[in-house]
Amino acid sequence: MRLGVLCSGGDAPGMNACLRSVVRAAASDGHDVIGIRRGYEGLMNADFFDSELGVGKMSPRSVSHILERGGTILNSSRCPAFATPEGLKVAADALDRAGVDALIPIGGDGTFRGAVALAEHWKGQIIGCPGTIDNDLLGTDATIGFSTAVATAVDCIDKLRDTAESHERLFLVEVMGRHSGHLALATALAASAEIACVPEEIVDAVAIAARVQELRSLGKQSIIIVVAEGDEQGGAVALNEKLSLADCPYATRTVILGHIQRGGSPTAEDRVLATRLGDFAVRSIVDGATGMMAGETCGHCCLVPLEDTFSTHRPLPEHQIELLDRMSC
Ligand SMILES: Nc1ncnc2c1ncn2[C@@H]1O[C@H](COP(=O)(O)OP(=O)(O)OP(=O)(O)O)[C@@H](O)[C@H]1O
Ligand SMILES: O=P(O)(O)OC[C@H]1O[C@](O)(CO)[C@@H](O)[C@@H]1O
Repeated sequence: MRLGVLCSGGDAPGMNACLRSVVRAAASDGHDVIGIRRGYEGLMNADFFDSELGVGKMSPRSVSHILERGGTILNSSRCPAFATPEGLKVAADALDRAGVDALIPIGGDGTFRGAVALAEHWKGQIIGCPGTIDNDLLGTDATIGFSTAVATAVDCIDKLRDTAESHERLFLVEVMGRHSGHLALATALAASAEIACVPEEIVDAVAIAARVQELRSLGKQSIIIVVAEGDEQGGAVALNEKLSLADCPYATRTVILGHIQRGGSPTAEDRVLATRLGDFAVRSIVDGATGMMAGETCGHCCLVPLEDTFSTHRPLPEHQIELLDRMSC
């Protein structure tokens, strides 16, 4: 078989590890892999990876020592032109011309929406691998990149706590998550933040200010509030302004972690997950599966229909929200 592989949407640590796994699982089973550069944009332009085997072909050697590297050697993109009937047809033609039998897109919910749309124009098999720091896909306990992004954010907040304690300040730390608070909540728990503001929960600024007052009266020297960028408060800067109007008992500072969260060497957890899912995606294709995401739940690899991964918002673990509250007293 000839398999195509691409990375799409925001890059995520572990995408390279997943790519390596796809290439080596395929090679060990005697299949070819065509690397498609720059996500769906590259697919539309037939922009293929170049290796010693020729244009497009990825050999096991072409993925040597990338397991530990952040980002993606294939590059990624966000490509609105792909999400049109014309764009999808161009992409389908490119796959046919390259003789691709099956495609493995590595990305998030947008990438999978794109894969479902592509399936209406292309007859090949499609198995997605979940690569996004947002952890917002149903059907897998974690997405590739989430563990690393949490670790990076926690490392930053540990440092911020030092200065927050020294100056008895409140820090509002904005993390990524346009529509999802998974990264914010996990980061808050692991960094012993007092409060997390997430898009899934509507809490007004007055209530947050009241909680801060309460924590002050309990003797807290410093406060960390983790704010998801998509929180209804409008992010850390906007929330800071609201808190200052509500008589905040601490001097405040805001920090936006931004794209730092998407970079860096993947954690061991992300490396193992990426390796398992890339291999499982290849084996699923060989077994004839299509229209599915390769995920992992309770330690087992599983296939989930692509539509099911994004059609319902992945809820936050309620018990973790309550746990954060109990731990912040
Ligand atoms: N409804 C759709 N139909 C067709 N293609 C889509 C659709 N939604 C997204 N895509 C394609 O998938 C690409 C990646 O989507 P998006 O930018 O939302 O990133 P993502 O995969 O969700 O990753 P991340 O979680 O990092 O944001 C888009 O740039 C677009 O080309
Ligand atoms: O690089 P860009 O396009 O600014 O992406 C930012 C977005 O990507 C994500 O990190 C997902 O990768 C979102 O949480 C965030 O809003």
